[in-house]
Amino acid sequence: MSARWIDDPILRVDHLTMRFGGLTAVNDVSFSAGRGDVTALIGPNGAGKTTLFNCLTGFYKPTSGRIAFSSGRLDDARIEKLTRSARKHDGEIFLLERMADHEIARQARLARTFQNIRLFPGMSALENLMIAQGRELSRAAFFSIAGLLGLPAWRRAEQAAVDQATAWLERIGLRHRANDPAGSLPYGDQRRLEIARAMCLRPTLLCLDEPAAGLNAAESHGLAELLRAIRDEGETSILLIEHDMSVVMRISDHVVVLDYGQKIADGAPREVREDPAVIAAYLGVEDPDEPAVEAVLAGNAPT
Ligand SMILES: Nc1ncnc2c1ncn2[C@@H]1O[C@H](COP(=O)(O)OP(=O)(O)OP(=O)(O)O)[C@@H](O)[C@H]1O
Repeated sequence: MSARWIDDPILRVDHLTMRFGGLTAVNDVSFSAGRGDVTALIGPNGAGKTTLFNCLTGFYKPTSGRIAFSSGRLDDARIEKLTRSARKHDGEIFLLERMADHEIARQARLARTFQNIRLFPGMSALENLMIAQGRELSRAAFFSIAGLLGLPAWRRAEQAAVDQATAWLERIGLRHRANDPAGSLPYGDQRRLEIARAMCLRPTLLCLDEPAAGLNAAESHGLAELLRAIRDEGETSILLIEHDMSVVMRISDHVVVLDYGQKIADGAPREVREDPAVIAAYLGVEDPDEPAVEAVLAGNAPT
């Protein structure tokens, strides 16, 4: 069967290991994420998902292993050549384990959200989306004399940033709350605003750490629709950590399962959810025929 994560990966993780003292949080994990796919990283609490995310996005420097990323083609020969050099990228292929978080965000164009909401609560919803675009604005002299003088290049950049922010607010149903402090919005709205903020960076890969955490069933459904629409537009691939199987099974093209820091399964959602090792390890039960377990992995469990 042809799969994009094999034929056309945007991300290739090879033998990634992350140790904290004597604890191996991620143990020799390899997988690929397909260009244009939604790839879900699942596993029980403490499996190493967030640690792996933190390695991808430059918050941790992995103990060993390689993370190759490209908005173009991930060509094996070029990856090897880059690996032998001391460089971080060749202009198109990036070795993320060699890069700092800000370089990964700006040059490779990976954007991420966190398990805990990290908006600026006192700033308005619109301002939160404008801040995300600060680099584009500063490039157009936001902080320089040209910005103070309101020169045309800056005015155009500012208008483009406002337009993009407004379009995202509209899309997530928050245009009418544009001027309200982000911290005053209901929890589910804040989660969507965080995704909009990440999308204002126009990422090639959007990395979401438990975007459905704390959402009710209707909000989870809305979130899944939003992510599917982002994926279908074809500009942004998505990698998400998620415990809510209804979201995972509804939108994922590819599921990678970790347990105790190791990869235990990797494939299409249907294959993975029927894998006895996943049923046993992910849910901490021995009996793969347990109907409640099957319902949870199928995303049908009552919440
Ligand atoms: N900074 C750190 N220092 C020491 N140990 C850590 C650190 N970060 C994570 N760990 C440990 O690494 C292991 C994996 O944790 P991690 O948060 O990556 O798991 P997870 O799969 O994301 O879990 P959850 O689903 O609960 O968020 C855990 O045993 C955790 O205690």
